[in-house]
Order: sequence, then C-alpha cells, then structure tokens
Amino acid sequence: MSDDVRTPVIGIIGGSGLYDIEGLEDQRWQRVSSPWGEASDQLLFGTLDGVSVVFLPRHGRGHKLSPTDLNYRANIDVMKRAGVTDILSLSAVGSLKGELPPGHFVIVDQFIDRTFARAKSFFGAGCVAHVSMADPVCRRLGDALERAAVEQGLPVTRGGTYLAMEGPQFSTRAESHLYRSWGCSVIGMTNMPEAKLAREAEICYATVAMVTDFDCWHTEHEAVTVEQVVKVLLGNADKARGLVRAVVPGLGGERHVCSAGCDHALDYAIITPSAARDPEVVARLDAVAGRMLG
Ligand SMILES: CSC[C@H]1O[C@H](OP(=O)(O)O)[C@H](O)[C@@H]1O
Ligand SMILES: Nc1ncnc2[nH]cnc12
Repeated sequence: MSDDVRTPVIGIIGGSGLYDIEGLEDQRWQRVSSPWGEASDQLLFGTLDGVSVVFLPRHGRGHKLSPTDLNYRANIDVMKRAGVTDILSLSAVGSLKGELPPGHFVIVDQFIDRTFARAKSFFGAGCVAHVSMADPVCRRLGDALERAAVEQGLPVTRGGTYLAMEGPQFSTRAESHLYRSWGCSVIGMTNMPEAKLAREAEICYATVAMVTDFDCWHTEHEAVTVEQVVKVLLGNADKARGLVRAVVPGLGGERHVCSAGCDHALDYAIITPSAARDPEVVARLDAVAGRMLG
C-alpha cells in the first residue's frame, strides 16, 4: 500500500465510567506488549459496521490506575502496534464556564498542560524530536464528532481549552478561578500527555470532554466530589456509547493522509542525525516512529 493511503483503525480510549464498549462484532480482549511497559489493560479488538475498532479503558477495568500512574507511552504505543490510525478519547471533565453544565459535551480544540509527574515523550537522549502541538486536535476527527453529536441530539460545543492538571486531588478554589481567568473551558487529569504522545506517534487524536460537574468555582454549586462525578457520568457514558456507534461508520473506508497533517507529524521533527542515534532508543521507537526510522 502507498504511504499516502490508510485503512482506518479507530482507537477508542474510554475514561472514567467507560470500561467497555457495546455492539462490537468479533470482539476479543488481547494483551499487546510494548517496550514502554504495561498498558492500562488488554485491548478490546472488534468491528463496528465493518470498521476495525480497538478499545482501551484508560484506567483499566475496575478503574485501578490513577491519572499519575497511567503509562501513557505504553497506552499509545500499543494502539500504534494494533494499527490504530485515529484515536477518539472520551473523558469526564469539570466545567469552568457557566454555559457548559453537567451533561454537556465539548469537542475541545486546545490544551494547557499543567501536569508534572509523567513521562511526556517517546523521544529523548539518543533520538531527539520536536513535533508541533500548535493544533493538538485533529480537525477532521473533530468535524466527524461534531456532526455525529448533532445528529444524536446531544448538547455539544465545538472548541474549547482543556486544562490538564496532575491530580489526583481536585483543584483548590484559587486554582479553579485561575484557570477560568485563562479562558479555559474544562478541566481534567488525563488528556496530557496523551494528546502529545498521539501526535508523536502520528495518530490523529480528538477528545470528547463530557462535563460532570462545575469543579469548585461556582457559587451556586457544591465543590466537585467523586460521588457527583459518578452520578453524572453514568448518563454521559450511555450517550458516549451512542456517539461512538454514530461516528465510527463514517470514519471507515480507505482515506488519504490526514488533511490536518497529524499522520505526518514526524516529517521534519527528528533532529538527531541517523549516525548519532542510539540503536537501543531507535529500537524502542519501532512502532511509533518506524515510518521515519525504519
Ligand atoms: C473520577 S473523576 C476524575 C477522573 O475522571 C477523569 O478521567 P478520564 O479523563 O479518564 O475520564 C479525570 O481526568 C480524572 O482522572
Ligand atoms: N472537576 C474536575 N477536575 C478534574 N478532573 C475532573 N474530572 C471530572 N471532573 C473533574
């Protein structure tokens, strides 16, 4: 197959409340090993209307892993090894704007990364690369998600900034007000470095941020608790499953390289010349950067 043509494999990363996916045909859970360590769980392989789908519960089945403990590199690496070309990330978030109430869906288009205790790149000593994160979300996937959400009659907003915090504690009121003053729309703990690593692995990435609470800034609402998040996200999770069923069929069929450029992110990113690269580091990059290093 030409390097310009893709047979899409849709990766779905399910967040809090989404530990499986319904309606997949020929489904099977299978462990995929990675030189970056253990992924959060086995991958669930199957098809939806003939389109290949690979599902990963971000926190593992049973929600055993906290945002800081996730092996984000292994999660993206196993998706790449499974042939995933496009990732739809589904995430619970707190709202930082009055017009985004619990139950609302936001197809975010920007991130601010305030996480600090996570490995954030596949590259480093032995093979250095710098990809662009100017537009961290795939416009093509965002368009498809927006169309499907509107068709499903979901309350949805296109665009908005997701503030990624370290957690696992929720924000202080001062932090929540600070992020609002920065113009952020929603807050969560997981989409960074996930989006950065998807870009390095040349996988298109988009997030559906599902609002569960008003964090702790709103004078007329109690500060967020897990009890409140879980209550709202059970309803959101059903809507998210419907959204996945609606969006995936339209993403199947052969396509050319992503018009947004996500799947060529490494074209000019690797700065270490081949003679200076560490072979062991290059070997670990076989899946994510094999197109450039192989
Ligand atoms: C259970 S509330 C906090 C938890 O939920 C979100 O996770 P995900 O993005 O995987 O849905 C948030 O980022 C926190 O990890
Ligand atoms: N208020 C909040 N802060 C961080 N992560 C969240 N996930 C759901 N609600 C959240």
